[in-house]
Amino acid sequence: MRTSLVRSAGEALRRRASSSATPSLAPSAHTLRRSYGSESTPERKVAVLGAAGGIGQPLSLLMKLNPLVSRLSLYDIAGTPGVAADVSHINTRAEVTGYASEEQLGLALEGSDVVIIPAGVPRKPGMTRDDLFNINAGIVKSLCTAIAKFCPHAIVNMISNPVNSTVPIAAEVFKKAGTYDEKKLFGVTTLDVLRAKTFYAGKAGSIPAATNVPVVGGHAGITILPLFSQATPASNLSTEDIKALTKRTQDGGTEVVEAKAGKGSATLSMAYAGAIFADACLKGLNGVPDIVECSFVQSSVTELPFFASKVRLGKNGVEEVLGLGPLSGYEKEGLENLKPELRASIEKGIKFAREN
Ligand SMILES: NC(=O)c1ccc[n+]([C@@H]2O[C@H](COP(=O)([O-])OP(=O)(O)OC[C@H]3O[C@@H](n4cnc5c(N)ncnc54)[C@H](O)[C@@H]3O)[C@@H](O)[C@H]2O)c1
Ligand SMILES: O=C(O)C[C@H](O)C(=O)O
Repeated sequence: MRTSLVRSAGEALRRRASSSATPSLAPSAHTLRRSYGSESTPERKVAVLGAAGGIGQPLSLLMKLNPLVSRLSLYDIAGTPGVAADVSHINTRAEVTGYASEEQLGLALEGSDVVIIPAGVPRKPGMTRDDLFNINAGIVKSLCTAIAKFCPHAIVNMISNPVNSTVPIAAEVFKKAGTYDEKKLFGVTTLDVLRAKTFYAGKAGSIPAATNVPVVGGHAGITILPLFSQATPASNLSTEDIKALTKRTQDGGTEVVEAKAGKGSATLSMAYAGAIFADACLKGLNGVPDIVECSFVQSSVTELPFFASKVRLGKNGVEEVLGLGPLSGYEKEGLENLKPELRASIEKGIKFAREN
């Protein structure tokens, strides 16, 4: 069977690696202790579901490079053996295993600390994220049913769109299975944050990597609300500039979909965003203090049951959902305007999960 070939290739590789005199490029334990502040770096299994896709492949690569990962489980319904064999040859800590069929999903998930889900169809020009609902809702539901069964305590990073609905679907599936832990379910909105930082830095003249902009709300159109009034370093951009930056951040996904002209949506920037968010979750699990990222989570920050805002990550997932902080008049207006659409998407997800 193709997957067992991948697994034995991995085992052979490990045997060779342990007997080889080739120096490893992986960071030493000493470096890890220094970098991550804990006594020792714990074993952590990360599973990527949809690992052979446009996001899945570069995300699998980035997770293979992450020294916090000791086991990397790659699952897809098509193309996994090649991706797993390819990634497994990189001489870093994580031991890679590929799983290529639904019967192996349990093995792929068992023992996972973090499960990242980029499985599902992407947009084409002219589509909204909600147009993906009919296909992706079912995919997410079945994957989450398996998570509830095989790794009920894992942290789940939901990338599949429409995130505003797939996260509530996951929550309902977990509730039905009796495994729901609101501290462990995250909609990945990190790409919105990266875009807001990049676009703001371009206009304000700040260093992109040293720029911070919280993005709250949800992950579709006007539900994406960048809070440029809280951007650091601060700048005195005009109201017109702020409006243009807000619109560009909200339309960032569409900008990529149109540029790709039918060949999908953001994959490389999303893989980077997914890797940053997963890394933050792993650091939180490992007890690294003060890990804060924006994410779409169960929330009481507004009257909506799910909402993206800054979240402090810890050993159990969400340690604290942080409030919105002071908003400008323009942001307050944006917040009120996004609520009906976000509520409808959340309710659509809940209804789907309850009825199917
Ligand atoms: N959250 C975000 O910011 C963000 C950003 C970009 C894309 N996305 C979303 O991520 C999803 C994936 O995008 P992509 O560009 O990687 O798409 P893609 O089509 O390139 O890859 C999707 C992969 O999922 C796999 N897949 C389908 N059904 C599966 C199942 N039941 N189990 C396991 N794997 C399955 C496919 O075989 C494929 O390899 C889309 O829904 C897209 O809209 C989200
Ligand atoms: O825009 C999309 O469809 C993909 C993703 O949600 C994005 O923001 O790039």
